[in-house]
Amino acid sequence: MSLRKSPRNDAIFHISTGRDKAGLDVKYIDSLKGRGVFTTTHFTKGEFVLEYRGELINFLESNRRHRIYHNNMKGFMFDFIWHGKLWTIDAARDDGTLGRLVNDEHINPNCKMKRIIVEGKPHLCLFALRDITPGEEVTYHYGDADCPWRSKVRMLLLVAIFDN
Ligand SMILES: C[S@@+](CC[C@H](N)C(=O)[O-])C[C@H]1O[C@@H](n2cnc3c(N)ncnc32)[C@H](O)[C@@H]1O
Repeated sequence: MSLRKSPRNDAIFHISTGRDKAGLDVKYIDSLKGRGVFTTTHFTKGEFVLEYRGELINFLESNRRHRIYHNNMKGFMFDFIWHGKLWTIDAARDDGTLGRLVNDEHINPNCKMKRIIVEGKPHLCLFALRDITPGEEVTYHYGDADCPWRSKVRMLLLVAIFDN
């Protein structure tokens, strides 16, 4: 009988300990993306990778913070619907955890965000969409939000094409 935890139980274990998994590292990428999270070991399709940790706040508090936060800090607020209401995980405060540093990839992400309920509270966790080899950047699709960098990347590619 295998003693390996299921991906869900692995996520619940890391949620409860409040610690990130081994096999992940932070690296500075460039001035556009800033930092990102990279694997140092192999992750298997379906495996739990990371929790997006932060403060769980309701719609009213999220709106208040959206009004007062600098744009850089707003980039760390993850909105989601739970039981028909809008909630936010606010990861603006740097608590040294890795989930808040995972970047957006809307075309070919290697992880997917799922909600895991522990003790009646929602937690946002990333699971591998496919096998991930050591050295790959961990990414997920932030959703259909209007992410300004998506058009910036397209613009830079167009400039590069027309320059050549
Ligand atoms: C949750 S943070 C991710 C960590 C961030 N890269 C950092 O160094 O702190 C989200 C912010 O990262 C940047 N970002 C995320 N994905 C990106 C991408 N694909 N291209 C460029 N910038 C990205 C944007 O500035 C976004 O507001």
